[in-house]
Amino acid sequence: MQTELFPLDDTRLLPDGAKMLRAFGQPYLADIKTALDDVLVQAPTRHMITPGGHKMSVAMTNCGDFGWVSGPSGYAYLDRDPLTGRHWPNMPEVFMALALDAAARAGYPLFTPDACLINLYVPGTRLSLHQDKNERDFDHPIVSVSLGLPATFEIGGLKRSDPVQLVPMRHGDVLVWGGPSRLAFHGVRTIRKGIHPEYGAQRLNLTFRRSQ
Ligand SMILES: O=C(O)CCC(=O)C(=O)O
Ligand SMILES: [Fe+2]
Repeated sequence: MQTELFPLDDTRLLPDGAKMLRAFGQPYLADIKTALDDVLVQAPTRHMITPGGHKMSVAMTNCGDFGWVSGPSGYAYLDRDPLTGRHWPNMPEVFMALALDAAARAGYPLFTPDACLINLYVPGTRLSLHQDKNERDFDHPIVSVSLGLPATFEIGGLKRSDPVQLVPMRHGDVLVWGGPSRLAFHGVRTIRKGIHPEYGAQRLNLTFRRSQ
């Protein structure tokens, strides 16, 4: 028998303001896949360059009014895709519906996202510990939807050196962090090999943000 071993799966221990909504995305998943395929044709994922000059192992793109980008001169939210010169693809209705539904369930009924960052992970890739702090108004939470291969998400405190909690994230899970946890350091541990029935050897993550 194969078991997935996660050191900590008690999401009641998440920091104040953070909430795990297990399988909350389930009713939306079929429509999300269709809409996501279309977004990825219009704005393909790409490996952005960090301000330090390194190529990120996670491939990224965006949809919505604004998109998060990283380059040699820093991080920014832009209303156009630098790769194509066109506006980012519209945020699909089903994306918005899930984001609003999840935010409300987690206690953030006023959330109005204007950006959705799409991260593509293949086995062997990870996202190191960071804060999401390029947004203007930290009163809005981050709503994060996991698709495809499972991952171990790590979330700590407001200091990089604070201890982290390991949170398994599976296809359809939604994690929301806001309020006192809005600037918590977080990251994604190295994705393990596997094949997901719908997404193959990939994990996709959608983070909904209010950027402006
Ligand atoms: O992939 C994830 O679960 C988190 C993504 C994330 O933290 C980010 O893109 O800023
Ligand atoms: Fe993040």
